[in-house]
Amino acid sequence: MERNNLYPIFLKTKNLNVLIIGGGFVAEEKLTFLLKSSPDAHVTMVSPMFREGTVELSKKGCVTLIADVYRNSYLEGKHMVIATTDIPEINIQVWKDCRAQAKLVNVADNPPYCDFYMGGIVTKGNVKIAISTNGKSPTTAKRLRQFFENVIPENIDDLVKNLNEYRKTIKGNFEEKVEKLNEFTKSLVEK
Ligand SMILES: C[C@@]1(CC(=O)O)c2cc3[nH]c(cc4nc(cc5[nH]c(cc(n2)[C@H]1CCC(=O)O)[C@@](C)(CC(=O)O)[C@@H]5CCC(=O)O)C(CC(=O)O)=C4CCC(=O)O)c(CCC(=O)O)c3CC(=O)O
Ligand SMILES: NC(=O)C1=CN([C@@H]2O[C@H](COP(=O)(O)OP(=O)(O)OC[C@H]3O[C@@H](n4cnc5c(N)ncnc54)[C@H](O)[C@@H]3O)[C@@H](O)[C@H]2O)C=CC1
Repeated sequence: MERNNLYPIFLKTKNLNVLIIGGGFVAEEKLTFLLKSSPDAHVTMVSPMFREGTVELSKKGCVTLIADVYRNSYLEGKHMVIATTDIPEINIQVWKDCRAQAKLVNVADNPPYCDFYMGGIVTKGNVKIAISTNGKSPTTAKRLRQFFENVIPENIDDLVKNLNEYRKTIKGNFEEKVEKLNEFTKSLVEK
């Protein structure tokens, strides 16, 4: 069976500068899901044209819109770049420029030109689950996201908060703490 070897990490996008190149449908989709998961993300968008929905979204978040065509200089200070223009040559140029500067890049319409994929994301309070199909079926990632949004109870965050409080009260060395926390939560995974 094929296997997904991608390594998920949970980025503090508040501390990072994300650049989205393009202002069309795909740019808006990527921005929407980025802000849904990380409303405090720092985002810059560069495109000669932006959709109205993008302009509205940008007002709610920390999003700077620049009306211009892509130039290499816009990469300066950016940690992650998402290329979504409808001109394949521009997207490939962005990929090359990012590679040359060791920046993480995602060419949305072109999986081989992605260092990372955006995922389906479920957020319930402090709990977050990210889903990837290895780039094979974004629709499946979306459906799984919807499934988990429905089945994971809203009060999962209470469990996390209570355990965080309990964790602070446990005395003893590291091993003893781990044992107590494991004992306390055993019933969660027992059939
Ligand atoms: C590889 C990847 C790269 C990247 O973009 O990061 C990628 C690539 C492509 N997407 C395409 C199409 C669609 N994308 C969606 C939706 C989402 N796409 C997302 C991620 C990813 N999309 C990455 C892989 C993720 C993984 O590993 O599973 C999600 C999860 C996250 C997000 O966008 O933030 C978000 C759902 C969010 C949610 O709902 O929670 C839908 C569904 C819909 O809109 O209903 C469709 C239409 C139906 C279809 O085609 O499946 C096409 C074809 C373009 C064409 O045909 O022209 C390509 C290019 C290709 O595959 O070659
Ligand atoms: N990964 C994904 O989820 C999907 C990817 N795609 C692909 O993504 C690409 C873009 O699709 P759409 O957003 O629907 O196109 P679109 O036509 O709505 O948007 C393209 C945007 O790129 C901008 N642009 C053009 N030249 C530019 C330049 N030199 N510098 C900066 N911005 C520039 C345009 O002004 C426009 O805002 C297509 O190639 C499509 O095949 C399409 C659907 C899903």
